[in-house]
Amino acid sequence: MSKIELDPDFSSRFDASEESRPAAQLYLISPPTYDPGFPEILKAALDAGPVAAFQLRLKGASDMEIMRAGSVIKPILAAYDVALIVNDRPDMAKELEADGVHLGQEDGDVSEARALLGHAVQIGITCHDSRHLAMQAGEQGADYIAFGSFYDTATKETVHRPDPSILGWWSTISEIPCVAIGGITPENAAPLIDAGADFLAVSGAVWNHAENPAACIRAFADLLEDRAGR
Ligand SMILES: Cc1ncc(COP(=O)(O)OP(=O)(O)O)c(N)n1
Ligand SMILES: Cc1ncsc1CCOP(=O)(O)O
Ligand SMILES: [Mg+2]
Repeated sequence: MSKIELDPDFSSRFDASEESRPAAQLYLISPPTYDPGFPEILKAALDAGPVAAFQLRLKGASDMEIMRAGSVIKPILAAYDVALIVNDRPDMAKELEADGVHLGQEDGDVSEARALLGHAVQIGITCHDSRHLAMQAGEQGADYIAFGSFYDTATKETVHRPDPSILGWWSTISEIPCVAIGGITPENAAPLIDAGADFLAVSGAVWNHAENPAACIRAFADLLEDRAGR
């Protein structure tokens, strides 16, 4: 099963002092609404470059719409070995047999989600700009933690604006992968990668791209390759 995790040997060979963390990867967030033409757009995007995970985030959609969208995109993601993460809803993650669920601070209890989903399913937690929330999420058993919003974004109203150094801090104290989110584009992502982000979570830059989503995925792929190993 696909997972949003650093490679399977990561924990055993991670040594913060040796700066041996694997290269950052792309974590795609869905467009805010689901269009019947989306599967073809998604395939073209996934053809353009590597994507580690895809989050189904359809705020305002009905449960049935989310379940239908999840059922359609699940086999596509599986064919590209991309993890399916469901936003907000552990129950739907279970129903869809997704690879993970993303929970915000108001989205319910991590231990309840873990009890429902078990340990094979990844649980990601929003930690905004807070070291305290990140440590708490780690103690609660999060599989990844997310910091943001690093930049202005039209996708979500945000109040927190972390400094990229929080990514480096987290990387030195924890083996749990960290995700950077919020207004990230191929043009502004380099400082986040260099600071220690394991994943870049991106929506608007890809789906609102002036040419096409695939071109933006390609631009991220080039950037991530360029920054790898620095
Ligand atoms: C990877 C990732 N990070 C943060 C969020 C935001 O989650 P949340 O704070 O619950 O806000 P909504 O996305 O539910 O509006 C996320 N979804 N994914
Ligand atoms: C869901 C979320 N949480 C913090 S910022 C954000 C929006 C991410 O989308 P974009 O890449 O378009 O800024
Ligand atoms: Mg949420």
